[in-house]
Amino acid sequence: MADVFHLGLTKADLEGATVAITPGDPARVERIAKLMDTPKFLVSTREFTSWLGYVDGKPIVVCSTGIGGPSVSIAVEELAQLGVRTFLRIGTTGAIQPHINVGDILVTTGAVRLDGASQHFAPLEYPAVADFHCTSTLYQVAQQSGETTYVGITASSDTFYPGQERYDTYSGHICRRFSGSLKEWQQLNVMNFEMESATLFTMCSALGLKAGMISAVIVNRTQQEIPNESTIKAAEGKAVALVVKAAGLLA
Ligand SMILES: O=P(O)(O)O[C@H]1O[C@H](CO)[C@@H](O)[C@H]1O
Ligand SMILES: O=c1cc[nH]c(=O)[nH]1
Repeated sequence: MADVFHLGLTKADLEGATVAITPGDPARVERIAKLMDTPKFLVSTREFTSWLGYVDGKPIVVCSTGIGGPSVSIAVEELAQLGVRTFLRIGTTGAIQPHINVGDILVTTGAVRLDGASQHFAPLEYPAVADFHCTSTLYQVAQQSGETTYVGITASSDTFYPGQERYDTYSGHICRRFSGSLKEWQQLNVMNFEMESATLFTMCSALGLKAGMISAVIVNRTQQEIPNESTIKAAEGKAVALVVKAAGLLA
């Protein structure tokens, strides 16, 4: 019987892992785990797919969070109940600065809280910041890999379409709150959009847990809206390899 409500995991399944790699996409979990030693499938339920692997003899759990803050908050809470203290998110992302290219790597230091779930952990005045040690480790492995890497702020939105000011939609309508927001984030030196870091960082800081995020740029919003499959796979592959290295160093 599982020890937690949603993930279908027991404490024993984690074999003492204190570090988790948390991609959004369940399909990314096996790809990550297979870069580690003795990868083992644990369980798949709803958006949460979990595998366990070892790096330098240290257990690392890989668990997908699904899309958005609410499901991240469930995954983090339940993994923490099972003994995890450090969370490394590896995501795909849309760059909004013209100089950031598809295939580049981003390490996020802090998130603009365009989500709702983070407010269930701390008021809006509270910053959504990554853990310094996680961030510096992610940056170090990215730098050493030779990949073009940027470090900075991410806008983290509950919605993929209006919250990221996309007009290629069914209605083409954006409410006033988000109309012009992409340009404003650009001017404020925000690097990119994604959908989980605001909840992840706020909740982890508030609960005394550690979190970091690395992402792979799959689209540049100043140039295009729809990425192609091979671009996604290639960009994702780079970030996946980097997060496994960082997890090994942090475990
Ligand atoms: O690739 P993942 O980790 O899912 O991350 C990004 O991709 C999803 C949207 O397509 C959102 O979850 C966003 O944060
Ligand atoms: O533009 C993008 C690409 C991936 N994920 C997002 O949330 N936004």
